[in-house]
Amino acid sequence: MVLSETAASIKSMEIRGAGRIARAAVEALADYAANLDASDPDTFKQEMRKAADILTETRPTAVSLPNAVRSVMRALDSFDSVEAARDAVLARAAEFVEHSEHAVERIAAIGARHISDGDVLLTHCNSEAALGCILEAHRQGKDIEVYATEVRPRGQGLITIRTLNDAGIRTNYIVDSAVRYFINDVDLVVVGADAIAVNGAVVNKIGTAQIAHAAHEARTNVIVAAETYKFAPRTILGELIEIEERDTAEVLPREVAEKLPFVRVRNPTFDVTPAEYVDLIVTEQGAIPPGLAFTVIRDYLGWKIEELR
Ligand SMILES: O=P(O)(O)OC[C@H]1O[C@H](OP(=O)(O)O)[C@H](O)[C@@H]1O
Repeated sequence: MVLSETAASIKSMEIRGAGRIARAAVEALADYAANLDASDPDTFKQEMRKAADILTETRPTAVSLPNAVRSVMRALDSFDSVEAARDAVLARAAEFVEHSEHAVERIAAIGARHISDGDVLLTHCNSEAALGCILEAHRQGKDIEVYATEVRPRGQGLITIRTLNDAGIRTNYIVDSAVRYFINDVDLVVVGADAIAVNGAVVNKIGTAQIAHAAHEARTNVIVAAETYKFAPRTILGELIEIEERDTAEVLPREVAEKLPFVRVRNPTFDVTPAEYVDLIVTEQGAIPPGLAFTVIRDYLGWKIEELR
């Protein structure tokens, strides 16, 4: 797939999920680098930077995307030949993809330890990291049951219930607004993340904050499964994570909306769950309370404070 096609697929959500878009972007960058004809390293770098910008602008919230692109672009820091720069990008991209896949497996292994035999779980949206934990607990022979939400407006819950069904896991499929109705039947909420701020606040699919609030009220624990590259370095400087608002036609068909001139349809894709509603964040480096988010940014993302300015 050429770079512009990958960018379009990420934008349209044909490729979706914070981890998957990060890997797809990195693969697109590598492919672009492999075929880029440049006369000198500076031109090569400039062209790569333009490509990186096209990819990072596709979806503004999932921090995995700029973090992944940046980790590849850092390979271009100093080179005296185009070939050496190209090789460095290809090597770094392959390394990132391998790291990402391995991270999802590690999270599954660590997250499964927090799921007990007999647990009833609730998940929201379609997160490979969160589902990994659930599938691993089932694989280990734990008897679990899952509530999975529908996830308006894009309906990612359908992907989730297909995966759970294929694994033979007892699953209840519910509309998003039924979460509070069922929350007392749930032992543990397991969700993914698109971004995590330095204060431990979790940005995830719209509706997650309501679920976490209902869980908090019912004293039900909430765990978030997220690779370290979903932590947002710039939040150290107080920068907020931009919340994407997608096309309103995803919520209400345009022909219906057009007849309702006083109605403004809104379609925020993500919301922010405060750290106090999150019990644990499971990363590939281990499980941490949300209050330790800063240590992940400091220890694993390799950002230097001066680069943030
Ligand atoms: O990286 P993994 O764990 O797969 O997914 C993390 C999150 O990414 C998804 O975003 P979208 O569906 O692309 O908007 C969901 O919000 C999901 O919880």
